[in-house]
Amino acid sequence: MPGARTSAHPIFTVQPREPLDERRVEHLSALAAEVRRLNEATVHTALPEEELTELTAQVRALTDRLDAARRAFPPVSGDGYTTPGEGMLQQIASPVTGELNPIAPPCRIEFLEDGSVRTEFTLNFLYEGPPGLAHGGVSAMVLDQLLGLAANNNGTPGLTASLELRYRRPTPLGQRLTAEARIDRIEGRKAYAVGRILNAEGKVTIEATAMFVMPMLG
Ligand SMILES: CCCCCCCCCCCCCCCC(=O)SCCNC(=O)CCNC(=O)[C@H](O)C(C)(C)COP(=O)(O)OP(=O)(O)OC[C@H]1O[C@@H](n2cnc3c(N)ncnc32)[C@H](O)[C@@H]1OP(=O)(O)O
Repeated sequence: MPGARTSAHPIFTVQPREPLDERRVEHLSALAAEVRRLNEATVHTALPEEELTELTAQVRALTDRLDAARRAFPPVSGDGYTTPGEGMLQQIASPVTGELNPIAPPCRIEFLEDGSVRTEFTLNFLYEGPPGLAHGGVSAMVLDQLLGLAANNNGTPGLTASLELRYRRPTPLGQRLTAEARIDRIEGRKAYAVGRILNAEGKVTIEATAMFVMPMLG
């Protein structure tokens, strides 16, 4: 990595993660998809209290069962962290893109030939900020991830050092959104990326710029 730091005091430690095969990823993704539905149903349910008490006990029992065989860290798919940055692409438990993470929308990323990245996704009421609209912090999380992936896709991965957002229009819930990002320029260890979110009419709701710095690895 050009300009990579080599002095002492690492600030980023790569933890060993267990790689899962495709079949297991499929099974866990199916489970996460159901938990995602459960999360949404929990917010929207109008069931009577007696039923909620019974369901709470059932969910507790399910969680205890899953937790009985617990990994110390979330797994990855494929080869894990064999290459700094590249391994992150296989973060199947990411809160933005992770099929295994029930809090991820999840955003499925397209890596385009020109090096840019793109995703189409929909946010439901679990991500509400102002009534009926997406939470600005959730949009920021999606953009942080997407711009970070653009940096990574460019071969210049890094941690977010700065992220600036301009909220131009409200971002609606329940409609297809598009987010896109690309690298603007590289300066040594610093990768500058730009991106945006568009509503279903193709109008920009949020513009983003970010700077990623390749950390020192421990
Ligand atoms: C294994 C590879 C990694 C990960 C590969 C990921 C790949 C897969 C992507 C998935 C997508 C994930 C996307 C979400 C990504 C997060 O969520 S990251 C989490 C949020 N960010 C953080 O927690 C970062 C916390 N900050 C830090 O750890 C450190 O401050 C940093 C950013 C690593 C920089 O520390 P450092 O290496 O000691 O940098 P330092 O020598 O002080 O500065 C280097 C240069 O950057 C400049 N700089 C540093 N910080 C700033 C700043 N805030 N503003 C402006 N300039 C700055 C300095 O002025 C300096 O410039 P030059 O003098 O070289 O011109």
